[in-house]
Amino acid sequence: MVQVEGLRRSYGSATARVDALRGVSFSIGAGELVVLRGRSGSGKTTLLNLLGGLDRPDEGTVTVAGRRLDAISNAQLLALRRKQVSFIFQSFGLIPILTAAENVGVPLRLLGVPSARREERVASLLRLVGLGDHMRQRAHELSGGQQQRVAIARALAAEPALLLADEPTGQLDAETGAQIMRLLRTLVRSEGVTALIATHDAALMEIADRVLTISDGVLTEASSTAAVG
Ligand SMILES: Nc1ncnc2c1ncn2[C@@H]1O[C@H](COP(=O)(O)OP(=O)(O)OP(=O)(O)O)[C@@H](O)[C@H]1O
Repeated sequence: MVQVEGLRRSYGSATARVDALRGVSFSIGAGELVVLRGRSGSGKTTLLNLLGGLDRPDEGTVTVAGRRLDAISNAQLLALRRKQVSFIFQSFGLIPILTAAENVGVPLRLLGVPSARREERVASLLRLVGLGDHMRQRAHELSGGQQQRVAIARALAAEPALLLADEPTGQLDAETGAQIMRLLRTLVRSEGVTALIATHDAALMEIADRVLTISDGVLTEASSTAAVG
C-alpha cells in the first residue's frame, strides 16, 4: 500500500539547514497498522506530510496505492488526497461552529456524494465512534475525546486507503488517549484501511502490527509486535 524509498527532506538554507529526513525507506502492507515512534523533532510530521502529498521530498520517492506521488500532477494529487489518503491531527482540526454530523460530511460533500447517501454514511460513522447521540452538537461543544472521535469518523468518511495520524492522542489525558487508540485499532481492522500513526507515547505501541522508530531523521529499528484487539 505504501512504499517509501530514500526519502530526504531539509529545511532552511545552507547556514541554518535542518536535515529533517536523511534517507528513509520502508513499506507498509495493505491493512497494516504501523506506529511511527520518535521524539519531538525526529521527523515524524515531515514524513507524514510527504506520505500524504502535502509536501514534496528533496530526494526519494513515495508510492501510495500504486501511484508514485512525484509522477502525478497537482490535480491528481488533490484527487488522491480527497479520496485515498486522510489525516487525523493532534488538534482535531474540526470546524468549531459546524455540528459533528456536518464535520463528518465535509469530505463527502467535496466528493459530491448525494445528500441521502451522505447522511446515511455520516450517521453510521458517528454511531461507530460512539457519538450516535451527539450528531447535532456543535464541535466546539464537545470534549476533546469526543472531538477526536468526530475527526476519526471524518477521516474514514470517504473510505480512504491510507489513514495518517499525527499524535492523535497528544491533547488528551492518558485514559481518553488509550480509548481513542483502541478505537483506531478496531476501526482500522473493520474498515480495512491501512494506517500510519505517529506518536511519542510508548504506551500506544501495543495497538501496532509493527513499530517504526525514527531518530534524527533516520529509521533506527523496525520491530514486529503481535497485534492485540
Ligand atoms: N517548516 C519548517 N521549517 C524549518 N524547520 C522545520 C520545519 N518543519 C520542521 N522543521 C524541523 O525539522 C525537524 C523535524 O521536524 P518534525 O516536525 O518532522 O518532527 P516531529 O518528530 O514531528 O516533532 P513533533 O513530535 O514535535 O511534532 C525539526 O528539527 C524541526 O525543527
